[in-house]
Amino acid sequence: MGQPEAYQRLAQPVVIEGRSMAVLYGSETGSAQEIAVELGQMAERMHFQTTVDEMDGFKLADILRTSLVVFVTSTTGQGEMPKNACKFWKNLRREKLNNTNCLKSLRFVVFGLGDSSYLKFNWAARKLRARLLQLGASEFFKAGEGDERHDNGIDSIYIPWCKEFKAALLTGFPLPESVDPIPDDIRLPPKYPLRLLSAMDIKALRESGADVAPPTDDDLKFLALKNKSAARSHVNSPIPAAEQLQEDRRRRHPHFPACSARQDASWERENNFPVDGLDKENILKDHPEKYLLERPTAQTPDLLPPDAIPIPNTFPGRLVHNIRVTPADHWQDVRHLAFNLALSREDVKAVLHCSGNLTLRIYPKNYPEDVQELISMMGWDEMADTPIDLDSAPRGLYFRRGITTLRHLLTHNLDITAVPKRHFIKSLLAFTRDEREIERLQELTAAGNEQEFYDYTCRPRRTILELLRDFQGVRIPFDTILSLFPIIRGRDFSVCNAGKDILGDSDGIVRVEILAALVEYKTIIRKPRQGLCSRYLKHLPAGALIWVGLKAATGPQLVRDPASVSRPMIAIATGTGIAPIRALIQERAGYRHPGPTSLFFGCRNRSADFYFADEWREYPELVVYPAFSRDPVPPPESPATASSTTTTASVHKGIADILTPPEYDAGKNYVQHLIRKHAHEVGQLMLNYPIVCICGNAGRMPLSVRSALLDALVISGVVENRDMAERWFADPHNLTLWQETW
Ligand SMILES: Cc1cc2nc3c(=O)[nH]c(=O)nc-3n(C[C@H](O)[C@H](O)[C@H](O)COP(=O)(O)O)c2cc1C
Repeated sequence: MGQPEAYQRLAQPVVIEGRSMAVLYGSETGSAQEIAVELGQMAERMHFQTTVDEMDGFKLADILRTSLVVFVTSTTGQGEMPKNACKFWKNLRREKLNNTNCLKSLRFVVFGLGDSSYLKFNWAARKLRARLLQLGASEFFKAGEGDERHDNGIDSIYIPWCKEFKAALLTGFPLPESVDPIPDDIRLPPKYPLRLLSAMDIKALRESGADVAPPTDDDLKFLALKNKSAARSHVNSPIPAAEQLQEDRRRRHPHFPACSARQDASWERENNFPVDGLDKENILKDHPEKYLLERPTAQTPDLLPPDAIPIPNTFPGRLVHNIRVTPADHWQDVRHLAFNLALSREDVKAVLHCSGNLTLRIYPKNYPEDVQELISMMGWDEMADTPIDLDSAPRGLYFRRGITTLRHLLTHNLDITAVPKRHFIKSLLAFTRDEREIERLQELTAAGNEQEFYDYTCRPRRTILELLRDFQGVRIPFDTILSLFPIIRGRDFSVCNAGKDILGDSDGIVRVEILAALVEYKTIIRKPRQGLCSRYLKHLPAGALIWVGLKAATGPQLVRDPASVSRPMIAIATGTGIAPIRALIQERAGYRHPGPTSLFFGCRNRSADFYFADEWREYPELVVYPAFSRDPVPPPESPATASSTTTTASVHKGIADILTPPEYDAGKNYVQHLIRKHAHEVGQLMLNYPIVCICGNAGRMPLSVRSALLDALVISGVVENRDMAERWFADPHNLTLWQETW
């Protein structure tokens, strides 16, 4: 372990000609990016001139100018590259590169992040590695494959892999004799230092007129929409909670049966009801009565800051409604939110083109009270509201020169409630002089103490803010924050409406809806937790204006091709996984002859989370099989049917004898049971080149569903046995599979 005084010292990496490393990541939710940042810091300590960036930020030609390129990528969708690596990947796959050996001067390393519950485990990393080798590049060090399913998550593989990789770097890229690696206990200079602007600087900037961020087109669009709806904007003039409830009620969608449950509950009861979301990792949600929380998070935080920082490629959106669709006494708070987006005519066209397959990106913010707490704890009060400047900004940071302050950054850009990563905790060593704190920080980050680190950070989902409360002696210099705190990521939600439903009341307005399950749970340290975005959405009032992104989802284009509309669809959804399925059903219904659709929908209770129940009967081509896992299971003679449900064939007698479901499924009522039960209907659709969609929780569900679909192929006589079913199912000529699980 290092000496406490060493942490105060700062060392600049030595510039050594021809010693450079690019760490390029592909990341959907930030985990690969975090690992890339950590590897980048390790490389800097070994005096590599280091760049850390997303793959799409880098050109193919540039990678050839770098001594070593480390690719860190997660896998998303069904074995796909993350969005911020797709352009790079597309370039790399160009046919004209085949047999050119064009990457023969490239030395590379790949680290993949994946989840072994997916069929295509770590495929993005594997595909990338295979293609690089095919184009003549040479692998400097063996690839690593992290697995979320492992006891300590990705770290279980990453930490030992990284240690070996570091040793290989020292051997493969030896340092000159006079230069030593910078030890872990000596500080590196901040990569993105901040400067405070003096009053004179600001005046000069304003006078020059150039750099004080004049309003952009986006600003103007936002302001136009803001003015248009000024009378309704609750952001600048918040309405009282009771009035807000009335407004919610008026706007309430008639198609939500669960809403009536809420309507019955009084406002007081709803507000005072304890937050009873539970810790996923400990499966507490199966025993809610044991783990009800006290109610510390029930108080509503201050309203969100009204000023927004425009983010490239986003649209101004006004929240039309934010309705809780699960009853107040249900363990989970699920929201149905609708936004009106102001778009240009071209953008509306593009949106309609992808209708049925869209995702909405929401950028959450921190609450002013949390930001102020951090500012006070760190002693930043004096400079918090002074405009700042930077020479370069990390990717994803939205900054306006001459206007942005430290408080802005902490509110809009930096995730102060993320679970702290190892490199964050290590960096704190330099910012405290308290020996007990130094010892504890060393303990947490020492090699071999991964379990302790995991128990302190990930297991209780401790936030950065909470960590800093535990380490009262820490004072982070304000100019280092961009190198230290993670940047707030936008969160993607499947748009759950489509077709004509998406066109707003007036020109240029598109109305998109999402179904968001708020992440609220209690962890093993019995502290209630809310995800940053969940907290943001929970308190976002109708009328709020925010910037949102709208994109085509990654899955195959299931409806754009009219030929696909007439194909049958077998849709399997659990929980809020129904959102993209609803959009697909709505979109298909807009065509003249949509194919038959069977929807297997896994919910807990008919009265709590059977979302959109009353809507389904509007679609004559749709048959719904709801699987209520917590309602009494109906006897075998009378299969579970929704009021809208019809069955087209009798249930095959004795299915259970032919194929016994796995033990863990026994006695339950899940979607996989209904698939087996209705194997003949499924088989009928399977014979007609269906689209098969699986949406909802990751983990066991997709595998169990796939197994049930294979059984259905056998039971219905489409194929003779499971081996044949496996082959049949894998053949894209027989069906199109689309899985979106998280
Ligand atoms: C929608 C979704 C699809 C995924 N698909 C796969 C997959 O096909 N194969 C795999 O190994 N992991 C898959 N994963 C797991 C992620 O790769 C894994 O959670 C990773 O740590 C995420 O890293 P990121 O935050 O950098 O994107 C998927 C995760 C999600 C949420």
